[in-house]
Amino acid sequence: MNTNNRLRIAIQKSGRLSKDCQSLLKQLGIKLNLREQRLIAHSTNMPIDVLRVRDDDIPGLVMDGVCDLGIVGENVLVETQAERQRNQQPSEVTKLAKLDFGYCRLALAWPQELGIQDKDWFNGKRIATTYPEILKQYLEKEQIEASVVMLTGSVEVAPRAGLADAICDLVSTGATLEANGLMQGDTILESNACLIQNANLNDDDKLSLINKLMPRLRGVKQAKESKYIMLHAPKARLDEICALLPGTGQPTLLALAGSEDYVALHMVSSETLFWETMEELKSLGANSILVMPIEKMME
Ligand SMILES: Nc1ncnc2c1ncn2[C@@H]1O[C@H](COP(=O)(O)OP(=O)(O)OP(=O)(O)O)[C@@H](O)[C@H]1O
Ligand SMILES: O=P(O)(O)OC[C@H]1O[C@H](OP(=O)(O)OP(=O)(O)O)[C@H](O)[C@@H]1O
Ligand SMILES: [Mg+2]
Repeated sequence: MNTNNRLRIAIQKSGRLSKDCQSLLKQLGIKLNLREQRLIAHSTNMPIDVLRVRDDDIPGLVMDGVCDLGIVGENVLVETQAERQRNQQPSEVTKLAKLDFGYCRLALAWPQELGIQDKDWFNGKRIATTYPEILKQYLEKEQIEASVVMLTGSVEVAPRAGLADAICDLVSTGATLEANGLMQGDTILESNACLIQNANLNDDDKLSLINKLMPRLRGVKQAKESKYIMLHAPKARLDEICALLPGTGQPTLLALAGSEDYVALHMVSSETLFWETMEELKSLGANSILVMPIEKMME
């Protein structure tokens, strides 16, 4: 258990999730002095320490209570949970939030020259993966008898190197599969980065700090999805203009200096304004249409 009285958060040191994790912590108002080589970064404005480690170690650190919180891909979380359950080690965590980065999917793939294949083709084949537990569960569910070859990296080259007939690996844009002449098959798991908490955390100070950070996290997410819209609208067509604006909130109307016929309209929208809608607004007589990002929100 982390008996230290500072909240300890584990994030990936360097890789696909590290930049997004660092900017999320910054958006939550946590000031950090991140020096490249340091394993631990101490926050200068909150009782928080950030541990920077390999992503594979994050679920275990949180499950064992070495860290109170962690940010990790669901793929690594599910794999670690399955492995720990098999070894009868603690595997429980509380999932606090699904985050809007690190999206990827765990999918099957095989050499393109073999063409489209159905599930039966995998019987008797060797499949290379970094996620043996998730793959084995899938094979069992689908009643496929294939052998699993564990590789910690460069999984995509396994078929060409003669190590396996197919692979089960992470895909995002599909560029890596294409570059290696592989064809994508079934998706086994869809994954995003997520925020996890030690399931037995009972330190009141830490829990109240987490309760302070969670509304901020929701505010960051909401702000990212929202836009501040400003435009000048002819009074005579206000109803038609409001009907085109996305979101359910009521707009603010302000008098425009020197104009009897126009008002300034401001609103927070839960979505962006598409070019097509802006063109329709313009055709209704609106002008000076501005769509602006929102940095923070609290309702
Ligand atoms: N192409 C991708 N696009 C978006 N997210 C991805 C992509 N590939 C992986 N991820 C997510 O980011 C996580 C970290 O990926 P990365 O490739 O940096 O891991 P790694 O090489 O295992 O790093 P480490 O050195 O920390 O073990 C993955 O577990 C997954 O959740
Ligand atoms: O579908 P794509 O957009 O091509 O992304 C998929 C690739 O991204 C990840 O690797 P990464 O590039 O992070 O490097 P790594 O394998 O060295 O971790 C993943 O392991 C795939 O290889
Ligand atoms: Mg890793």
